[in-house]
Amino acid sequence: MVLVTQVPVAVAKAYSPGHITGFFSTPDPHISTTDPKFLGSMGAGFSINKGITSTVKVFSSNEKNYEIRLNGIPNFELKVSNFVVASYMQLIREPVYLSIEHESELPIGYGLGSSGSAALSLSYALNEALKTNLTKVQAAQIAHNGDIACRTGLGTVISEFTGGFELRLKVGGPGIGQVIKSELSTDWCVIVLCLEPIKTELWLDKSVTNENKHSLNLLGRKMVHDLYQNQNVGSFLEMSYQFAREYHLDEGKCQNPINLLQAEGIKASVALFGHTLFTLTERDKVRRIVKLLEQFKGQLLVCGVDNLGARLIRRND
Ligand SMILES: Nc1ncnc2c1ncn2[C@@H]1O[C@H](COP(=O)(O)OP(=O)(O)O)[C@@H](O)[C@H]1O
Ligand SMILES: CC(C)(COP(=O)(O)O)[C@@H](O)C(=O)O
Repeated sequence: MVLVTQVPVAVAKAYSPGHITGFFSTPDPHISTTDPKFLGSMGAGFSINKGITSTVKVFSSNEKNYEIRLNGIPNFELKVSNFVVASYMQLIREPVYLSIEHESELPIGYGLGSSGSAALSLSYALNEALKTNLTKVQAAQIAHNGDIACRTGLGTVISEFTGGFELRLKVGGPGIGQVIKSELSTDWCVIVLCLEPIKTELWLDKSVTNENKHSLNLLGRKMVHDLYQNQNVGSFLEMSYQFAREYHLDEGKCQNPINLLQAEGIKASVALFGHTLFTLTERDKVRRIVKLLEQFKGQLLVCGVDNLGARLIRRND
């Protein structure tokens, strides 16, 4: 039997933005390693100001145990969160019962980085609530390791850790990967139309042949190089669309809405990995774009760019 006190001995809360990848590349590592800190992807994308808030309540208990709810509902398949909790349980000696709540503004599986966002916000909140005293980078590395181990993301955690419009120049998790961050002004708005989810895990492993993987990696790497020379949102959107076409994501559910926007001179692409259209646009064009997209069945999100990256929002007091 688990004995748990009624009043939490500690509470902490953290937030991580969601994230959209426009293109990426997974070149073979220079050294052969299985250490997830050195694995990940190069690429480009941006963090959005919709994300996941994780709250951790710690109770005294006679054994180590936990429960996780997602938007109030228990028993979701939350493997990345389980990985993060297991990592912290190994770091502490005393038995505790953890009550964990993820509040998600992100639909799951649509290429908005929900897995990374859950892992990162949870890792920050656990580090604070359990007083494990890891640095921000170390806590973010645990989240990155979880995303890599579960095959739910590669470069998502380091991007959400950094925030802004990011160019990932060198593969690796937080503290290892090299990222150039540009802050975008609040005049930039993000419009997202979520049409159908894609399991990142399946697409990373099975959607492309080895030969295709090689050419996608070359293309992704070339795009990183080209965007580095000419860092602007328009080029990013164009490259992202070209990249999505290589995955044939332009032919699925996103085909009609993208064609419609392009016919109106509006650049748009597909968020990796989801049947999810996205665009970045100046504020004065938002109403027009929303009007055009409203006719399609799906979840329409209008938000901004998060320039701050993941953060603790309630200290352990
Ligand atoms: N809020 C969440 N809390 C815990 N785990 C989550 C959460 N959101 C997603 N996950 C995990 O990540 C998986 C989806 O990841 P993925 O296919 O990469 O989608 P996304 O593109 O939204 O990141 C889910 O099956 C689940 O295991
Ligand atoms: C594209 C992806 C491999 C997955 O992203 P998501 O489905 O949003 O978790 C990302 O982690 C990246 O490396 O850029």
